[in-house]
Amino acid sequence: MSTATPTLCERPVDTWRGMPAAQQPQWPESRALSAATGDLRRSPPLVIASECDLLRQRLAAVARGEAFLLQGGDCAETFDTVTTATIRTKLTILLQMAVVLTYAASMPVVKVGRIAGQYAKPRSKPTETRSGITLPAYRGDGVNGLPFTALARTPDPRRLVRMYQASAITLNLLRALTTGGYADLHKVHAWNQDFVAASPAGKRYETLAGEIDRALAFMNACGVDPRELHRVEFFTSHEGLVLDYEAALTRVDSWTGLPYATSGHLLWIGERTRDLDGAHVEYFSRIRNPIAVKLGPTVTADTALALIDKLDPAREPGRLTFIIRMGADLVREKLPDLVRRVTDSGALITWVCDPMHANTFAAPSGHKTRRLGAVLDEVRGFFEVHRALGTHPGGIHVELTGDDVTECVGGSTEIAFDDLGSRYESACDPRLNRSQSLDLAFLVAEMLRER
Ligand SMILES: O=C[C@H](O)[C@H](O)COP(=O)(O)O
Ligand SMILES: C=C(OP(=O)(O)O)C(=O)O
Ligand SMILES: [Mn+2]
Repeated sequence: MSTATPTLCERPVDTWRGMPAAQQPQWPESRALSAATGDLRRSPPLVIASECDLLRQRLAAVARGEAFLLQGGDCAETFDTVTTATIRTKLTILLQMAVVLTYAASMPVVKVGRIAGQYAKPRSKPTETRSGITLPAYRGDGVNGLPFTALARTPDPRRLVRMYQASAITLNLLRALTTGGYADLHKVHAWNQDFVAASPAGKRYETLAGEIDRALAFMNACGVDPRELHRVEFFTSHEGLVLDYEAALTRVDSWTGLPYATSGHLLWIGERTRDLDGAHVEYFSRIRNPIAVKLGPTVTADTALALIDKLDPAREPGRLTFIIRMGADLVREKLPDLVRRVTDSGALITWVCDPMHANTFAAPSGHKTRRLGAVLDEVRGFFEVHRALGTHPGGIHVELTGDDVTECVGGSTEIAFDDLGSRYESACDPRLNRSQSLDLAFLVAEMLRER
């Protein structure tokens, strides 16, 4: 084996250009786009190939039924919230959920944030109208600004460079926290400190943390090295939506000669951009990262099989994840045929449930919201389908935050419609708050244990 240090050379993967690309920003005519992508092409990668390969191996274990995926974070990260407190709180809730799942199900949990790159949004309408004024829709801080002014809503390619910088800053802190001691399993109580008294979910977590303490003391007495639990593996992911950005950060790994998206470990294709003949599927077919595709209730098994042919022709476990977002009312009806046909084809896919995106509705106040009850019910339906077919319900993909926001209704702290206005902070979709996220983790843990 060569002892040379691997480097990531630059060589764009450009076959997608000229193909129909849905949901792309309408950049104003200027040289700003080529200046921004030029900057990005000259910039160091955010992640390297071997990390992506490791995540692919971890997802292969999920596909084989040996592990569970927890993927979560904001619907849309914002530049203003690249702060120590926000990043640490998002990591903390994911660590707490992972502990609940790992302990209750005795199964390794692969931890992936919707973080350090989740700055671009597909929208159902290209414009937004308020009081008779129509402006371009907000498409994420990587594209335009949230304030409802013509200036903010005009797409600005310089934001792509800020997106890279914000991702780098976030990733830097995540790497420090996950390897430097903050994520040490001996800190299970510390992660919960400011939370216990405030919520039933926090109290339930505290009881479990006590059990973990006793298990750790036992392991210590048996001579297990406590340093083994000092760091956690944590990966990043985002929707690979803006192809100018992703292409500019694509690098060829000099060890393997293969191209990798280096903006995050795992990228996914959204429900609105998974056209088989479209630019996104083409671009994703060329990169070597583990990738995912969102599948909503209109997908057919034929389309799913065609996506597998295009995106995972070698049928490599861990390469392709299907993130199912059918809705609580449709998952039991629509998912079985899909899983059956894919399984019969011989493909070993990682199946993940996104119980958020098909359960969104407008509250009487106009806020976009989701009922925790529907979220839990979709997850339950997802597990039921897999149990009936003998396949593995591989994971959950959730929009959440560690802050005590009021964006989704329900949960053990009972957020009602009237509460939504008090702390609605999402720039796009409603997220589960800390207590609702733990409620979900306890439910999933119970279902995993029942298997
Ligand atoms: O995750 C994001 C949303 O689901 C997507 O942007 C669509 O939202 P919209 O219907 O408000 O445009
Ligand atoms: C837009 C999203 O999801 P979907 O593509 O499933 O609608 C999202 O994950 O924020
Ligand atoms: Mn969303």
